[in-house]
Amino acid sequence: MIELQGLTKRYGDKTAVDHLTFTVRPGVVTGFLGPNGAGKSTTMRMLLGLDNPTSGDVRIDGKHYAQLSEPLKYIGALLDAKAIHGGRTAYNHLLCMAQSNRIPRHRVDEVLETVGLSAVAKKRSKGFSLGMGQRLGIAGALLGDPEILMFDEPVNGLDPEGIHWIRNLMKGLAAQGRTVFVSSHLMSEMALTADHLIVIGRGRLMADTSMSDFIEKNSRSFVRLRTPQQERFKDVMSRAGHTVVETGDGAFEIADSDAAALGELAAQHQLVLHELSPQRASLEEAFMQLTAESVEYHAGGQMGSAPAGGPGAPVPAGMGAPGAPAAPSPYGASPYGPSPYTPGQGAPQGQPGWQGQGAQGWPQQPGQGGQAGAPPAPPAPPAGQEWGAQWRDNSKKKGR
Ligand SMILES: Nc1ncnc2c1ncn2[C@@H]1O[C@H](COP(=O)(O)OP(=O)(O)OP(=O)(O)O)[C@@H](O)[C@H]1O
Repeated sequence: MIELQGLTKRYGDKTAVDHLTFTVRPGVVTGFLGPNGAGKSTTMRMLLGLDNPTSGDVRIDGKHYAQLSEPLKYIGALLDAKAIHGGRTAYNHLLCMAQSNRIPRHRVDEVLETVGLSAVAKKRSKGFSLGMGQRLGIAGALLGDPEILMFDEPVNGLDPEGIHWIRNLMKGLAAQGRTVFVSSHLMSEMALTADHLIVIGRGRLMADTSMSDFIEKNSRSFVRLRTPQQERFKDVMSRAGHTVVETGDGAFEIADSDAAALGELAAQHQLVLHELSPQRASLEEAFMQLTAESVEYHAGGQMGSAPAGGPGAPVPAGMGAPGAPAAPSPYGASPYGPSPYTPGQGAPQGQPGWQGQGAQGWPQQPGQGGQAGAPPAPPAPPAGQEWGAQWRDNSKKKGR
């Protein structure tokens, strides 16, 4: 169990972590989310004694990290996969770690096998790909067979097979009753992996809740409908007290309604429906809804002002349609404010703004991190590259 009590970290006049109080419990995967610069890495570093809190307290199974005599047996962590001695072989790197914590040598072979690096165990890690380095970092976290595991962006650089593997690994570790605390910007991945979420923004706690509650509380549900009899449909639904919003792609949305009831109402009025689908927003959307106010680092472009990702990009609900929405949305001009995302869909490609950085379906760059100052307005990235990657600063990440 990891317990934080009023944990605070200030760097000069910058408050990176602001009175954080929460508990990470065993038996579930707890996701740690927050926009760039929210304070996730700083929190994790304090947990491992790599940074001292300005005030407050953080304990691992009731003890401070410094009080753990052989810490790798209590907590295994992956903070920065690149923070290793490149001249050492994978085997020797792990052996050094093992010897420093009186972990038997056979564990080195076991964890190399677990992460799939046995064949390159005698190779120097400086020649490793990003994904191999990540696997080596994960091997180090597993070495002491600890009850608590903490991973900062563990899927960075992993291929789809590797992502699938780490997902199952984390779930398996939690199922064994261990405490698993993981940060990631990949919302789609987090949605598949985490059971519980801790969300922070500008160093402060914003949510400490189950995944399902988080999505339910921070997003809306609605029914999407499509009909060839549009005018009569709007008339019938409005008379029945429903607020109909045109999506811009020929469909309609009705919020907080039951799909079956809407279908029956349509049938009573002999309306033909080509689509009737209940929708629930994604984790990504719920996250953006909650943290919109606390996003610290914006790209130069205005959210929503850029083209929505080129051909094939989803058309945002209530936006882009010739003709205004049939009714005002509770979220403003679009049901999702300035976010150009269609409910339930991933981030459109080519979208500037932090929200796009590492969002669903976007590859993360190595060692990505927050930045100490406001970024310059970024130039357009080459096709296929991630927006924002070019101005990230990893210098503050110390790793282990
Ligand atoms: N050593 C440091 N000196 C000064 N400021 C720092 C230092 N480390 C972090 N910060 C600042 O503290 C804030 C929190 O940074 P942190 O890296 O913890 O955020 P994060 O949530 O991990 O971000 P990201 O998702 O981008 O990795 C940022 O504003 C960052 O610039």
